[in-house]
Amino acid sequence: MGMEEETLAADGSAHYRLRCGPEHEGGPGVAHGGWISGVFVEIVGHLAVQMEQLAVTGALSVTYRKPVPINRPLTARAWLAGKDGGKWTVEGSIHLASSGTELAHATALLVEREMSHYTRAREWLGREEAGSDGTA
Ligand SMILES: CCCCC/C=C\C/C=C\C/C=C\C/C=C\CCCC(=O)SCCNC(=O)CCNC(=O)[C@H](O)C(C)(C)COP(=O)(O)OP(=O)(O)OC[C@H]1O[C@@H](n2cnc3c(N)ncnc32)[C@H](O)[C@@H]1OP(=O)(O)O
Repeated sequence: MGMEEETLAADGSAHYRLRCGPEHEGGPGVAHGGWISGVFVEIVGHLAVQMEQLAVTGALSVTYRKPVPINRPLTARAWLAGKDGGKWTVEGSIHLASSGTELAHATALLVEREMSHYTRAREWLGREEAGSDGTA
């Protein structure tokens, strides 16, 4: 996803240096929105891993404030905004490194899981495909 450096701050927030390469260009000179969303999924999910908790993204809301330029130094951060049992609200932002201006912001709902999440996902897929008549 173009991450170049990650640092953890004393307050638990994660800080990144990154850059969007030309392979993720979505318009002349600017990033595809899917790359921006992908960066957010990565950094909010990684925050949970850093806190030694496996969690998956249940919902993600992205506000695209300004076009994100390709081939420019960017910064990003992710931080825990709230916790309600096994549900975490994690926020993230992406900034132009040169000015610090926020280009995009995200709010994510992470749901705590055990590793059995992936076993159950495979079992669910097996049932789903066994029950399919191939017309869907
Ligand atoms: C030491 C541990 C770490 C181990 C790490 C191991 C390997 C990791 C390796 C590398 C990782 C590296 C970096 C990580 C960086 C990025 C990771 C990317 C992660 C992803 O790329 S992730 C992919 C996209 N993601 C999905 O693939 C999820 C698909 N989806 C589901 O799997 C289910 O949909 C699920 C589980 C989300 C919910 O399933 P569910 O509903 O059955 O769960 P459950 O009942 O437990 O819900 C509990 C409470 O959350 C509420 N709730 C749930 N979803 C909600 C929603 N959308 N909105 C509002 N509330 C919601 C319920 O209402 C309930 O609320 P309440 O408790 O109040 O009733």
